[in-house]
Formats: sequence, structure tokens, C-alpha cells
Amino acid sequence: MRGRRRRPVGQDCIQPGANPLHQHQTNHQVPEREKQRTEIQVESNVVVAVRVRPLTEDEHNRGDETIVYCPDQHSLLVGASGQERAFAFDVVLGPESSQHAMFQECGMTRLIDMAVQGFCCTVFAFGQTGSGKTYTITGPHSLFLEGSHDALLAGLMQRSLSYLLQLVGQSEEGFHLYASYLEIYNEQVHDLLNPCLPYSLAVRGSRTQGFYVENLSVVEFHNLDSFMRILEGGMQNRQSSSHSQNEHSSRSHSILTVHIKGMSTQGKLCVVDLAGSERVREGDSIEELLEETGNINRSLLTLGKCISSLVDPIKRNGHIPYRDSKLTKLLSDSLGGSGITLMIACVSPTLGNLQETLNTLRYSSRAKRIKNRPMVKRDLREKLVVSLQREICRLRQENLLLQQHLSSAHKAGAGGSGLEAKYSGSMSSSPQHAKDVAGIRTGSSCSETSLRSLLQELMRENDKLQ
Ligand SMILES: Nc1ncnc2c1ncn2[C@@H]1O[C@H](COP(=O)(O)OP(=O)(O)OP(=O)(O)O)[C@@H](O)[C@H]1O
Repeated sequence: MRGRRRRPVGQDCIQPGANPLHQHQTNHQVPEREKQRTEIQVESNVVVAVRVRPLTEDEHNRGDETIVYCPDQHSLLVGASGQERAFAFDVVLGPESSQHAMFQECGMTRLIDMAVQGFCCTVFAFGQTGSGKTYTITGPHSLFLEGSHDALLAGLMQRSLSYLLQLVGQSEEGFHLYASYLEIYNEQVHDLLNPCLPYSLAVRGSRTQGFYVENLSVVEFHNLDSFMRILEGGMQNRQSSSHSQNEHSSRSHSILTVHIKGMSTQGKLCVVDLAGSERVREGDSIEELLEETGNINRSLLTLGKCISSLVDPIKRNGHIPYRDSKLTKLLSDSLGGSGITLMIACVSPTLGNLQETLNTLRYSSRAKRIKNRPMVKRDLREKLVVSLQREICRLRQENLLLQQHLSSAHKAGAGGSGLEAKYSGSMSSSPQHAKDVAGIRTGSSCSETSLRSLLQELMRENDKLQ
């Protein structure tokens, strides 16, 4: 018996290595010259990883037949013995794969490295209902609903954030991290961090920002504990229900976005857990449930159409039907734009789910032909102002030191050259200079022009003092 409830509260195989998610280049290896302009990486395919879940207890007790095999880390055989179909993907993880292996092998660390460098990176899990999407992204429901603290079961989300916090902690960029968390349920966007809002949020489009959700809460966090509070609160507010295929089925698409703001970069990591596709069965006659399933299937269908258009060399440059669903609007940048995308296809191993498994794998095979053109836009002006401010501070220190030397030479009786009197205090005589120094000291913004003239003034004076 199923019953929906809303909880209250608060091809062809791409060569691994040919893809940016498999190239391990750390931040400090990027040449400085490259960092200072709008960066565009060569076109890269969407990376697709497939995870096959193990038999559930019920399937095991019923003696369900297994029809999915993983001969190696890049291939899958699906179907009854002698009639198997072969598929190849970037990464294939079998039923025995641990959560740790999933995180290490699917290309997630590279995705986070690139988000820190300023790219817009997205990972999304998709597949039939009950195929293991939520387990892969956040770990089993027991972690959130039953208070289990088994760290080995933590999903990609927790592992990714732990890795991200480690990366930004080691950097001198002074990164700030912010999170937002939303769900799309029946084509309506709800803020999972502010569930008391009586209305759904609007998805707007702008030339500069692309599609975005208006008035969505954004919360700053500093460590894994504060991130986990955000995640747990949001998870408890998600729409879920129990049905024949899954006791805790997510009935909405969820998108958790982590904004990574550096000195001149604004990277983004989006983690998307799609609602499972599900066939409507006899007896599922409750109108609300039919509408819910219809909406899930419709937005997944639109996603499928966008993917088909994106891999078609002719259609790709024409109209892509992103606007047909909120999900595709919000994923438009990850799929067809300047982002980097990792797709995780989850499949069940049993004969009873063969058709759905084949659908998911065909969908994934098409998706891995999508090409992205990853791009990071740096705010060069902001970066320039910061470097001018640093240079001015350095020159002022040098200036101070030179004046001290001059003063001690004078006191030692070297004779009044007049230089000390001439130069000491000369920098503070200009009101503009005093204002700029105050600005630099308080960290308030100064214009680039006034910073440049101050810099030149300091350099001239230091030359004279030397
Ligand atoms: N890799 C795995 N190892 C062990 N158990 C798993 C694994 N993947 C999934 N499961 C179990 O299978 C069941 C279904 O998984 P999950 O809820 O993650 O599916 P889902 O794809 O998110 O479903 P829905 O779309 O209905 O929300 C759960 O009981 C989960 O604990």
C-alpha cells in the first residue's frame, strides 16, 4: 500500500583520461597567465558512471534472478544468459562497490577541484525508482531518519563536502562557501531550507545569470557540521512516499548547490538527485499520485528530449527545449553550456527490472555523447584591485623602513641633509592619499585609478628615499 506523506520541518566508451574529470591537475599547476583571463577548456564529453545496486533483502528472499554483470570497470552485460547486451561507460561500479569506492572512482574529486577553480560543476543521479540514487548521493535513509552514524555509509554529498572543505582550508584564496537546497515537486520549486514559505518560487532567466530561482535562501557554512545541519534539515523536508518498489521513495527532484567564492572566482557544485521514473501500475488510481508520477515522467521526458537534441550535430545549434520543464531550465548550464557534468546512472540487478534498466542505460549512452565547453569567468577587475592593494601595502612598509633608516642616520650626526624633513610626512600631506590609505586599511573599496596613482606616488617616493 502506498501513501504519500510530507514530513514537517525545519557506443562507445570514452577513453578514461581523455576527459577533464580524469586529468589530475591541481590548482597550483595552472600557470598564472592562464588564471588571469576567462578560461575555456577544450570541449569535453559528459562523464557517465553506472552503479549497479545489490539485491535488496526482499529480492533476495524472493529469489529474484540477477541479469546485470560487470566484467570490468568500464563494461556492463545486461540480459539473460546467451542474450546479453553489452554497454560501455566511463566507469562501472558493481553491486559490491562501497560508498568510498564510488566517491574515489567516479571522477568526483576532479569535479570538485574544477569547481574550486571557478567552473560550474554538476553531478546528477538518475534511474528507475528504487535503483539506489539517494543511497549513492546521500547514503541510506537510516543515516537521516533513524539517526544512524555509520560513516562508511555516507554518500557522495558528505564525502564531496569533506574533500571540498579540505581543499579550501589549504588554500590562501580566502574562500567563502554558501549552500542552497531546493526541490521540484509537481513542477513547483520549494526552498528546502525555508519550508515555511507558503508559495513556490519562480524560475527566472537572465542573459548574465542564465536560469535561476528567485528568492532562494542561501546559507553560509564553515565546516562539515554546519553543512550537515543544512543537508539534514533539507532532506527531512523532501517529498517522499512508500510504494511497492521503494519504502522511502523520493517523489521530487532535489538540487543542492554549493557556491564557492574565491578572490576572483565563483565556482559552483550542484548535486542533483532526480526522482525515480516509475510505471503507473493498476490500482494506483489515486489522482494525486497519478499527477505526481505524470509530472516526474514528464520532466524526465523533457530531460531526455534535451539530451537527444544536444547530441544531434544539427539540432545542437538550434532550439533545445530547456524551457519545457523547470528541471531542464535549471540544468541547462550543466548540460549544454559552460559547465562540467558527471552523470551517475543507477540500475537494479534483477530480471523484473530489465526493461527499466535498458531504458536507463540507453539514456546514459546518449548522454555521454553530449559535449560541454567548460568555461570559468574571472572577475579581473576585482583581482587587479586586490593585487594593487597588496602592492601598496608592501611599498608603504618599504617607505616606512627607509624613513626610519634616514632618521637614524640623521640622529647619528651625519649632518642634516634636509632629506628627512623633505620626505617625512610628505605622503600624508595629500587629502586624497589619506583617504586612500584609510580605505586600504579598512578594506573598503578604492577606485582602481586612485589605487594606481597612490602606487605611483609611493614608488616615486621610495626611489627618492633610496
Ligand atoms: N549500493 C547499495 N548498497 C546497499 N543498498 C542499496 C544500494 N543502493 C540502494 N540500496 C538500497 O536499495 C533501496 C532503494 O534505494 P534508494 O532509495 O536509494 O533508491 P532511489 O533510486 O533513490 O529510489 P526513488 O527514486 O524511489 O527515491 C534502499 O533500501 C537502499 O538502502
